[in-house]
Amino acid sequence: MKQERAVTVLEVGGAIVDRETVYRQPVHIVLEGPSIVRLGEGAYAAQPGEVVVRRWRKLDRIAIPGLVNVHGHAAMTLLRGAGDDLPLMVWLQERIFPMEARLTRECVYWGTQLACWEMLLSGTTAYADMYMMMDAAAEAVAESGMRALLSIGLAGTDPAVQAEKLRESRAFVQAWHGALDGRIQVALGPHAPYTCPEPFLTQIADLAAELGVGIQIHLSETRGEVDQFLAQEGLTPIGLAERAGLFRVPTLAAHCVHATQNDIEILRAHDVRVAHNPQSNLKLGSGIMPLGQMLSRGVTVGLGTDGAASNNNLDMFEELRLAATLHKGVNEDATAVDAATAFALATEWGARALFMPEGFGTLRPGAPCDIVLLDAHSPHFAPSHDLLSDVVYAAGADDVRDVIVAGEWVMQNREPTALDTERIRYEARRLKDVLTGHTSSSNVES
Ligand SMILES: N[C@@H](CCSC[C@H]1O[C@@H](n2cnc3c(=O)[nH]cnc32)[C@H](O)[C@@H]1O)C(=O)O
Ligand SMILES: [Zn+2]
Repeated sequence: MKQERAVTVLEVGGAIVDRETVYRQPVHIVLEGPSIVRLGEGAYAAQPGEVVVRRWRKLDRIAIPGLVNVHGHAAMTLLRGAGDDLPLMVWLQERIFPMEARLTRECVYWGTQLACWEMLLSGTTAYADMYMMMDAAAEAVAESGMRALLSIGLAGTDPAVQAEKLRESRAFVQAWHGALDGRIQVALGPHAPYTCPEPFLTQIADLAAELGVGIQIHLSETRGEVDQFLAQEGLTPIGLAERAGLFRVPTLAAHCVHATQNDIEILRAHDVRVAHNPQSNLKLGSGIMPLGQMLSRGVTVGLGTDGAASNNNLDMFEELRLAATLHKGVNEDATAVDAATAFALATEWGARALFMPEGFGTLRPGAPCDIVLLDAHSPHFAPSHDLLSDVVYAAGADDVRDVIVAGEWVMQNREPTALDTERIRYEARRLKDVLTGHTSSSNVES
């Protein structure tokens, strides 16, 4: 007897498959296990050998691929608003690091769950995270149902500290890399060249090569950082990372705001992926990354929010729209970063930046079933001349209704299915006192 294949059918009122393929009329998406096997116009018609075991009829929804946030520090949600209106180095050294010194495992767990809740509400299905006590972060994201690329942030000048961090990173890779059917990936996370001396960077690259994992790092975020390395080493931070051998392994470099022409060539030659974080770069006064030059030279770029303490939210719709408009303004060119490019940055190219296989970040056959459903009855889609334009230039997180990851509903009607949101809110308020070092009897919150 011929083997029958159990499939799930999702019918929606419209869909954006990728930056080139858009349906403004009802489509059916056929899922088998965690993946999309087929997508087509109109209602589903039975195929030989297929047995429909579940049918989700959602004609009041528009399907888009889940958004991919390629750079951040999830648990920094607990530090949101704790140090605004300061440049990067003052912000980090005088405000953030002292509070992070009081961080506990509990802070990372609940801060990460808070981040997951916020990211689901704004249609994100996968994100990158570099932080501390990452086993707690991994447990938190595992429960949420989302995908993540996780790294222990590595910094330090003392060789004993460095050795301990490498040992921890090795154990973290062994425990979590590829866990939960690949939902959790691990990379090594040297924080930046200004916190990791060059020999440490080389050791990190050696370990990543040995373990077969990638690297994420902050590079050339501010002009001051670049000037410091040029003065001390005669090289830019990107040039130094290359000399340290970092780019022998797949690398995701955050910011690259002050990348030179030669730096862009280095990034391209080693297929270094770049995380563009326009809102964080604006808020910290770091500058504006040369996105047009990166893309025209063929560098893979994705979009990120960075941590909630320098953004101050994790809304990828804001980042998407900012990427689409900012570069038009600074270049006085309305054709810069068109809607399709911005959409790819937030989806397909972001997935590539996170080292995911081809097809991730789209709704094409073979892609994982990571789908965000938007409210088709939102004013942003009435009328609709161009659905891709509506999503990039008009829609927002408020239009997000449901989120599916690997074929599982992780948010339904704006309620995460696996997160206890009331508890998250309670713990976040409680843990603020741990981080600030105060006990706040007078802190009235409701
Ligand atoms: N500081 C840690 C390791 C780094 S975890 C990642 C770090 O990146 C910090 N961070 C957040 N946003 C940025 C940014 O925009 N640039 C540089 N560092 C950042 C964040 O506060 C956190 O300390 C240690 O002592 O081992
Ligand atoms: Zn960062």
